Amino acid sequence: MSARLVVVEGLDGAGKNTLTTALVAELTRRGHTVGRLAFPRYGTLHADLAADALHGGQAGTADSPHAMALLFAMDRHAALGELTALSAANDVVLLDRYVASNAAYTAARLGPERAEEAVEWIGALEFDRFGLPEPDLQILLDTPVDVAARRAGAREAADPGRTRDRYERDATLQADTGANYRRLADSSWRSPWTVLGTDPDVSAVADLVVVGT
Ligand SMILES: Nc1ncnc2c1ncn2[C@@H]1O[C@H](COP(=O)(O)OP(=O)(O)OP(=O)(O)O)[C@@H](O)[C@H]1O
Ligand SMILES: Cc1cn([C@H]2C[C@H](O)[C@@H](COP(=O)(O)O)O2)c(=O)[nH]c1=O
Repeated sequence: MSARLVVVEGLDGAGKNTLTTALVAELTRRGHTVGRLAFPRYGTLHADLAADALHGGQAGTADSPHAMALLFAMDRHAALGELTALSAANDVVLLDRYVASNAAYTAARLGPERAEEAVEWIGALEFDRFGLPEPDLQILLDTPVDVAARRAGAREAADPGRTRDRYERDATLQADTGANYRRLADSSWRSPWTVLGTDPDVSAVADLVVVGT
């Protein structure tokens, strides 16, 4: 039997990693087995190429929204085996970012006139062509841009090795990405969505995650 596939989405610094960690603890405490994966999978080929580009490497790559989107998509394509194994071994698989990240950020980079085209392209490529599994639930952590930026800034101050990348430093991109995420949620893109505020109640979110398990 395959696990319930639940995705946590949101802006840079929104609190996805923090929420995912808390959910793993809460679900484990309740007796569920939980697999966890974060995209990009830093330390692997395509994710590290994407990170390098966002930090100024590979002249020109980060200037192309499509090239960046392909690197992130290739990272997920290469993770298919890992995802399948996690799904077979657990009740729940929690993903910190997934295909909707690519849809929301690429749409923001291409601008409002091409946003719909971007979302359709990413969905067709990753779900329909690459065969990535569609989520059972996507959670949008809808932390306001200024709060997320403050959190990312504080994190950078505490850990100077974790410098903010090109996307994180771009307040307009973050605001446009937030609007795209809300549109994805409103249209139930590829799954049901739930939209959470800045500081969600972990127990209530865990209830949503395990519905039907
Ligand atoms: N509810 C919260 N209240 C206060 N601070 C928080 C909260 N959630 C997260 N933080 C802090 O904000 C910073 C960013 O959080 P986190 O790393 O979870 O975000 P993220 O969405 O995973 O970020 P990114 O996508 O940029 O990796 C961290 O320093 C974290 O401790
Ligand atoms: C998975 C994924 C990520 N992005 C963007 C979002 C972030 O700004 C960066 C790096 O991600 P991190 O969570 O801050 O480490 O990449 C994207 O555009 N498309 C994706 O699929």
